[in-house]
Amino acid sequence: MSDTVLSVRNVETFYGAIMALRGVSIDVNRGEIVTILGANGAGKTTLMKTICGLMDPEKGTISFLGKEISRQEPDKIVRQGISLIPEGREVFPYLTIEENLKLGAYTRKDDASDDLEMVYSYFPILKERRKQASGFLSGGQQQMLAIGRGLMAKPELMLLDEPSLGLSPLLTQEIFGIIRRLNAEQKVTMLIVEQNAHIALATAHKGYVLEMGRIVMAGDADDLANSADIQEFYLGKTEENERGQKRWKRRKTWR
Ligand SMILES: Nc1ncnc2c1ncn2[C@@H]1O[C@H](COP(=O)(O)OP(=O)(O)OP(=O)(O)O)[C@@H](O)[C@H]1O
Repeated sequence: MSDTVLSVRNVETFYGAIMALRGVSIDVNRGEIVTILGANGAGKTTLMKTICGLMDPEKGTISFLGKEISRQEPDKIVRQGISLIPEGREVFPYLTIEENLKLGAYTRKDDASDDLEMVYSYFPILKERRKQASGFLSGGQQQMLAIGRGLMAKPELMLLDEPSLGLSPLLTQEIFGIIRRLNAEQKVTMLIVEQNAHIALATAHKGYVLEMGRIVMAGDADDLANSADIQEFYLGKTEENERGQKRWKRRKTWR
């Protein structure tokens, strides 16, 4: 089987007349964590929605495990092994934690009870509170539940939309630590869109930078983290001239 799990080629997606994705191409290989960095409005969520069929691309192709999936219905795409952890988590607040987790396995015909225990081993707090309504969980715990629910589908690829959104730095570290372990131990391939470039590049193997609907940079996460543009525009580091003054107006070298 090919090592390429997801291949997005020259995808264009519109909201009416607004072109949100302008010829985006990315690849995700088996076992990788790939991150998409980008500011507000860059098109990150649109890319996630286009991959999992919530929006149809106007142009371009999306292949998953070697098969074309663009313009298929979202439930068909989920059944083939893509699991989206949406921005804002979207857990069912009136259902218990365990009910939410079991719902994650609805596409499976096999017994998911081993996976329930696997999820609980990564998130013991969810096991402790499994009979409680999910609406009472904190933001960080809801993120854990959303990831746990995604894992219950036993996906070939997990899409995570801004897992750090609204979380404290400490919780963000904790969640990304678990993401790293899930990738290393459970071999889950992941595509993560993030505004927090620090944590995303420290976690991912490979990254892309999306700006105004275009990929403007791509490379190994370490190389991106060391690039002057990324350091200045995404990691908040500024260069100083010989008089110690910060250079705020350096032009980006991409585009
Ligand atoms: N429902 C919509 N109708 C019209 N335009 C939209 C809609 N949703 C997003 N857009 C526009 O599409 C572009 C990409 O938005 P998108 O939400 O994908 O960005 P993002 O990188 O995910 O940003 P954020 O970090 O704020 O979620 C933006 O210019 C945005 O204004």
